Amino acid sequence: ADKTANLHNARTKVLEAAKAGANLVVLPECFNSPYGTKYFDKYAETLLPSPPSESASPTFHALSKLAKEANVYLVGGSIPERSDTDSKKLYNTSLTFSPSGDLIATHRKVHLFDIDIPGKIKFVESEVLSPGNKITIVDLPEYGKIGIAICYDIRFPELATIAARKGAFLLLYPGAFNLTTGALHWELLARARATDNQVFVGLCSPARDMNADYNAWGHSMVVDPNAHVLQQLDEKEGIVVQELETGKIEETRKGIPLYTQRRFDVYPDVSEGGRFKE
Ligand SMILES: O=C(O)CCC(=O)C(=O)O
Repeated sequence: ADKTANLHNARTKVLEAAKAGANLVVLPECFNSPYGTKYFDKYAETLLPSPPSESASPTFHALSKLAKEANVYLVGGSIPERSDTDSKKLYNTSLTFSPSGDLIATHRKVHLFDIDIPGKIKFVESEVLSPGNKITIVDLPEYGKIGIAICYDIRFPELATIAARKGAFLLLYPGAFNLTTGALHWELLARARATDNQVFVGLCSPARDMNADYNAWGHSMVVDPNAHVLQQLDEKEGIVVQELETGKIEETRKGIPLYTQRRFDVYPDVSEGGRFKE
């Protein structure tokens, strides 16, 4: 619940990851605030105009400084964001910074987490959040393009497919599944999006805190283009450091050549036709 402590912890962990050789570091969904609709308004920060003032968004400044200090690309999980034009409007937003500390991408969660599984879990993000309306593909000049989306977004294969067809080699999802759907679908969805698109997939979750209102699944992981789970944490706090091997995508696509076998004469290519917003 302590934002300052969360930012401090993020700094310690990002520096640790960088020291272990990471060039791109990802934080979990809602890493600076408890995850729950009753918390978002209290923790929300205003990001525009960019850069925002230190008081409007301490998290923006902490992440920007940290990316520079660690000399990494930093996908800053996500944070509750307050609209600059309508203070009642909130988003679940991911900020990505370059190693020089510049903001290079913003993704507002496109698909809000509204589910009701009787006796298990009910969560209605749309009670307080508004959805984003674009797909986020970021070009990292030294490495290539990555797609960034947030948690529930992973259930919608179109988003992943569009990012992959537009050249992303890696799809990153800061996310916080729960003990019900985490056990059922977290790994399955990571491997499914990797299999569909023959790209790397990374999921980053908060660790599980059984004293919190929301118990996250944890199990951050990296999956390769052939859907092998390269590494997976358990539910406790930790860091995954994983090298993504150049050539793995081509090798996978050569073996199972979905790319040349698609039948756009039978069904449309979702990545074409100007039907999506980048
Ligand atoms: O899709 C799920 O089961 C969980 C999604 C979630 O926790 C989220 O979107 O924050």
